[in-house]
Amino acid sequence: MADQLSLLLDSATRFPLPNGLSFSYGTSGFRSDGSVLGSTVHRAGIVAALRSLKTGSTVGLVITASHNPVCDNGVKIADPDGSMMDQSWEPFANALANAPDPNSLAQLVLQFAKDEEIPLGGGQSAEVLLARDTRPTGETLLEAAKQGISSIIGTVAIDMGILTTPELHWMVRCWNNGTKASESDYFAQLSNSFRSLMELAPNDNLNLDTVEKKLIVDGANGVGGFKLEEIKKNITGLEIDVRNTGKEGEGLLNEGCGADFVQKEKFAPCGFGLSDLGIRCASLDGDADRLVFFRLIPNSNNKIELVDGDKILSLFAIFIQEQLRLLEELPARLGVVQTAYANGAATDYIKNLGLEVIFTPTGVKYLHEKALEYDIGLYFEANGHGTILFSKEFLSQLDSVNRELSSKLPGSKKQKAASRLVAVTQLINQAVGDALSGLLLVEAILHNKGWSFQKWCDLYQDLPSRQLKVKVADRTAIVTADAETRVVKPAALQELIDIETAKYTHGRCFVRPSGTEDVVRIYAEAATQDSADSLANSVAQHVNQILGSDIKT
Ligand SMILES: CC(=O)N[C@H]1[C@@H](OP(=O)(O)O)O[C@H](CO)[C@@H](O)[C@@H]1O
Ligand SMILES: [Mg+2]
Repeated sequence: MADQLSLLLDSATRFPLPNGLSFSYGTSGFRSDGSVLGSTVHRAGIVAALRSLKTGSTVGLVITASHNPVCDNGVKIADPDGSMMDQSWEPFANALANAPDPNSLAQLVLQFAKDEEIPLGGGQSAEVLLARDTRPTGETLLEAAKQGISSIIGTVAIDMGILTTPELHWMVRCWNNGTKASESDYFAQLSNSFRSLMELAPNDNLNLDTVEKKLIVDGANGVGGFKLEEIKKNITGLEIDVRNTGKEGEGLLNEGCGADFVQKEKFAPCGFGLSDLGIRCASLDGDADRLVFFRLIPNSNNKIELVDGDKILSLFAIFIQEQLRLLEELPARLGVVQTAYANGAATDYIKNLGLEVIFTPTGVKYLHEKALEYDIGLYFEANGHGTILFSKEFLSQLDSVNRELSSKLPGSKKQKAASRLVAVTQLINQAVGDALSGLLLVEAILHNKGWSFQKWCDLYQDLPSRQLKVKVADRTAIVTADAETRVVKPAALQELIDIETAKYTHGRCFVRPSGTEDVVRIYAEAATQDSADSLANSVAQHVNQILGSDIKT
């Protein structure tokens, strides 16, 4: 243990906590300006190493700040099944990230290892897969992570290179399942299952004019665009034009582009214009775990018609429900998980499909956890982050039903329905929301259904909504309940929100502290855009008055 202690002390001395800063494992890991994150990432490396020792499996660590500006960076840890690190470890991660000096850091580690019965000292080996996005601070931070990992005896760090966040999660999952886990395996799985699903389209769909073959994708000048360039080499039946790939001269990461910009501003990203009118477009975020679709509105100064995560979720739900209806021998409990940011019209639509809808706080770690409770759990945040999870039992039943139908009733409607479901389970990334796998699934489903983009848009009409953010002195002064739909502290704020909301038809409004930015977010929905804007503005004024701040959009 003495060696372990001196190794920790020595390593921690090289990554001192910056003066006056504190860090918190928020909605999606630690995030801050990339230049101050050395100690945090080093310590996240230690947490990952301990997590691997505790679980006896390989875990992941990815360095990214997703949709945030290029100067930001962040770090998050993936559990052995590829999902986000178990939330019960977040308090330890927070304590470690804020330990004031090497000595207290080492003591925290030793005490935690003792409490959690984690075998230190090298008797057991551990493994952490590492990846980063394209941010300039990524390389130095990756080195910090490696040093954190190697300060726990017996732990090996394996650098998987520049990857999308979902690729790393997928690799961790496959690595532990003993299945092929390289990037080329990931590409092959996506393109093979996409091909299978496209080939299962009813024959009369193959030449429909409504199935527009062209798709333009905004890569947010991040990692997703150039990965998609690779995948598209093995894809037929879809013509993909990737823009904002991050190549020299194409612009800055997430600046005026990317899924977050498109979803929140409802404008086309840079690099898109009049010549793209009428063409189906999609936008990824900087680390390619979010996906939205859109189409430019003629004569509107680059305004767009948006198809967000809610509508992607609806499309997936319809398709899965349709296949299951053909397969009465395959009963499945289907559940849909959303957050308060889901448009009210989307929730009504999904409930009208007869599906169970549950709400969780913001952050995929919460949605994912709930979705695991179903045979088939679909979850999406409105911003386009989500996936479909299939339980082990369902997957094995599907496999046997599919085998039986393939031998007894090949080519039948039932057999095709089972094969479509199998292809969906292979195409969707079951570790975490994945923009690239989601994009291909959307395209294959539209093709199977013979649906135009317009038909998809027309599933339901979104209620007008507005999001604002307000910078306050201390955003943690706001405490929420009921999946963040109500403020419990300061109590006066909720009363004011209720009074404002009651003034509008279909009014709905909530506020919550962001887990990734130092702001309070305001969401408002109402029957008209003017009402949604005015509701959001008046609530922002109240937040401003009660907590002291400036309104930002
Ligand atoms: C309104 C909104 O889009 N919030 C996003 C954003 O979290 P905040 O806690 O709202 O900052 O980033 C998270 C991580 O990407 C994502 O899970 C979440 O949905
Ligand atoms: Mg992201």
